[in-house]
Formats: sequence, structure tokens, C-alpha cells
Amino acid sequence: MLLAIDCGNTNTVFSIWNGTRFLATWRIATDHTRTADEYFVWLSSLLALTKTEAQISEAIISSTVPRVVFNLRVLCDRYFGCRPLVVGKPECRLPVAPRVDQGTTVGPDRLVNTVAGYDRHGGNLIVVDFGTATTFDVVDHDGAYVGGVIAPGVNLSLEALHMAAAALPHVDVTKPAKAIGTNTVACMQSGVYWGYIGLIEGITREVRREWAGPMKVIATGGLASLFAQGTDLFHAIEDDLTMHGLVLINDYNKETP
Ligand SMILES: Nc1ncnc2c1ncn2[C@@H]1O[C@H](COP(=O)(O)OP(=O)(O)OP(=O)(O)O)[C@@H](O)[C@H]1O
Ligand SMILES: CC(C)(CO)[C@@H](O)C(=O)NCCC(=O)O
Ligand SMILES: [K+]
Repeated sequence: MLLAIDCGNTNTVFSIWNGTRFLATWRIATDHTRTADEYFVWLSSLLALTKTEAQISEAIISSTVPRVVFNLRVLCDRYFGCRPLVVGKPECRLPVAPRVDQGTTVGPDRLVNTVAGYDRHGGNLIVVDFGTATTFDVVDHDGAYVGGVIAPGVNLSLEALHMAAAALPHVDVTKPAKAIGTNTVACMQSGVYWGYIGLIEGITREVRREWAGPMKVIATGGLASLFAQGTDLFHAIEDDLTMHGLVLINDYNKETP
């Protein structure tokens, strides 16, 4: 079985793939000080609590935080007896190489989303991922990542507003009942929600303007379904997109010598 690890700047997600389906998916806050032993205690207690029978024999990691990779490697080596594939490292091959400026490193999560999006929807695609940052990945007709957009994440924008303005509280992202807020919280929620809808629609409009031919737009990440309620832009919402891409990249590396 495969242990797939998607490490973002805020959260790290672990999924177990049995070759047919995901047996379990668990989330932990990303913390570079966490040791291999700590990960294992956490994982093994969840396995026991949910009575999940997992024989992990291989692993793949996508990490946007370079520092955490060392301890995740130790986890795989010490407890599962395997050497993980790490997306973005030379030994981890991708079906199609990205076409970007020389010397640029593309976030591994964006490479993984590109592979998964292309597999499910083909090329001429924009993948929107609502994580710590909101990213737009442009996938060419042949499945290559050819660039995109990085915008501040929704929660980050709200946090910045709260931190910078003494009278503004911390609020959760939600779709407000009305655009005109009649209290502080409602005003902030409207600003972030409708501001973000404008951002998503504006960015995709400009990307499409630059592209020859039509493009599909799909979305993933924790807030995708919430924002899908405010726009009809998205062709599909896929919560498991990054995990699906990790499985595909792992298979590709096994099958292609
Ligand atoms: N209504 C909501 N309000 C605020 N946050 C929400 C809401 N619904 C979901 N989320 C957030 O979505 C997150 C899950 O999204 P996702 O895993 O895509 O991104 P992330 O973990 O925040 O970022 P990264 O992958 O960059 O670490 C959860 O951590 C949660 O905070
Ligand atoms: C943009 C984030 C933080 C989104 O997770 C990540 O993909 C990243 O660190 N990227 C590196 C820069 C780039 O992708 O161009
Ligand atoms: K993510």
C-alpha cells in the first residue's frame, strides 16, 4: 500500500491508497519540528482507532516546505522500510516536464495538481487550489505545467485584515447572506467572499484572454466548494485532486523504468 503525503504551508495530509481506493485520509498542522517518531505515534493511533488495516510498503511526498522533508523521509525509512519518492527531486520523474523560465522551481503541489487535472480533464485547463495561497495552474494541451498565478490565500487575507486593524476581529470565511454588511463581521465577510469571487473571475478571464482556444477551470482545496456557490466558473470541484496526482506520479515512476 502507498502512503501519500501532501505537505502544505498550513496543513499536512496523509492518505493511504490500497491500489483501488483511499482507505483513510488524515490531516495534521505542518510543523517542521515534528519528528519521525511523533508522526508515527499519531499515524499508528489513528490506524488503531479506525481499525484500518494498512501494510504500507511505499511512499510519495509533495512538500511546499523543504524543511519537513527530512523527518518525513526518516518516518518512511524507519517505520515503513521504504525510500519515499519526493516530487520535485530529480529522481522523481513527471509524465510531462514543466515549461517555465529557466531556474524557476515550481511548487510541487502545483506539479501534482497539474498531473491530476490533466488525467481527469485533459489539457487547456486551469486548476485553482485554495490553500495557504490560492494558486492557478495552467495546463497545456499535452499536460505540461506552463505557468499560472499565485494569489494570497483566503484565510491569510482575513488574518492580515485582523492583524493590521485594531477594531477588526478574527472572522471565518463564509458566504454572506447580503453584499451590504450591516455589522463589522458581515462587512468583512462580504469583502473577503465577494472580493475573492472577483479575484477568481478576474484572473481566469485574463488567463483565458491570453490563451488560444477554450479552457476548462476546476477547483480543489478546503474552500473550493464555498466559493463555487458564488460563481458558475468551475467545471468541477475535486477534493482529492492532489492525492490523486500523487498516486498517478507514483504509478508513473514504477511503470516507467
Ligand atoms: N468555512 C471555512 N472557513 C475557514 N477556513 C475553512 C473553511 N472551510 C475550510 N476551511 C479551511 O480549509 C482548509 C483545508 O484546505 P486545504 O487543505 O486546501 O488548505 P490548507 O491546509 O489551509 O493549506 P495548505 O495546503 O497550503 O497547507 C482547512 O484547514 C480549513 O482551515
Ligand atoms: C505557492 C505555494 C505556496 C502554494 O502551496 C507553493 O506552490 C510554492 O511554494 N510554490 C513555489 C513557487 C511556484 O510555484 O512558482
Ligand atoms: K494544498
